[in-house]
Amino acid sequence: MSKIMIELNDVNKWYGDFQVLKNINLYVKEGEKIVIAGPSGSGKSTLIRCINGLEHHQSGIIRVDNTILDHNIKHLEAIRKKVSMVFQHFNLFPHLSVIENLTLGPIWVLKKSKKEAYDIAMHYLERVKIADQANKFPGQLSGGQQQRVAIARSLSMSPSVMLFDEPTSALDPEMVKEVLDVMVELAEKDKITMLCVTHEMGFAQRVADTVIFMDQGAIVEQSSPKEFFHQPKTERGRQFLAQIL
Ligand SMILES: Nc1ncnc2c1ncn2[C@@H]1O[C@H](COP(=O)(O)OP(=O)(O)OP(=O)(O)O)[C@@H](O)[C@H]1O
Repeated sequence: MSKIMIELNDVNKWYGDFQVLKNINLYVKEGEKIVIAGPSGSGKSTLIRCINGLEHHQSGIIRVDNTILDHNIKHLEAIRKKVSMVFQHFNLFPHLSVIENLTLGPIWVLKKSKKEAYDIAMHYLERVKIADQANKFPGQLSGGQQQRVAIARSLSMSPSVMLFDEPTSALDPEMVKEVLDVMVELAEKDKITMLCVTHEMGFAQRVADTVIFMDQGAIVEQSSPKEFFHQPKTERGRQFLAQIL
């Protein structure tokens, strides 16, 4: 039986008086690929940002690979070593070259030598088919290329879990496919646990083991893609699909 990699028990979060996450219960198995869907403002980004401590939940328990995410900085560091995130707007360092963006984490966080970090970086740049751009700066690349660099940078940290926060939403339409192709390959070949917030329902249908549908801060459906896309259990799920498909 696969182990549970991420566990959320009765997680709640408020921004002032506004409750953004409501009694979230979620168990993610090692290697599971989850797509989180839902209307704008339903709390999808907040949910995944809570999993690596970028946002703080106020009640409930979050565990990643059995480490509790709490105020203990050692716990947070242990979780951050296992969980990497790909953002909508890439978040690359603009003043560093592509290769320097990738070697930074392995050198400073994983304590690799410069040579080891370089080899790791080139390996993942080759994997996302962008090794020929290693010495350029992010601003010299297209959005799709920058996002592939960001994915390679995440992979260079050898994560157990990858979180994707709308990785294609900031891209011009013709660049969406090149990033999705990399993500599909990752999802199909790697054992990494993946949680993706995305509006790309074709991606969800192709690679997700589980689709989570959020509405107004709550998980209202959790099903296989087949169930969710063909027989959504809730009226809100049906309305959402009618709007986007
Ligand atoms: N820092 C913040 N302070 C106050 N409210 C916030 C903050 N961040 C998000 N919110 C609110 O919380 C709600 C959920 O936001 P979140 O970004 O998690 O939703 P989402 O489902 O990812 O939306 P989208 O698909 O539009 O990105 C929204 O109503 C948003 O306005």
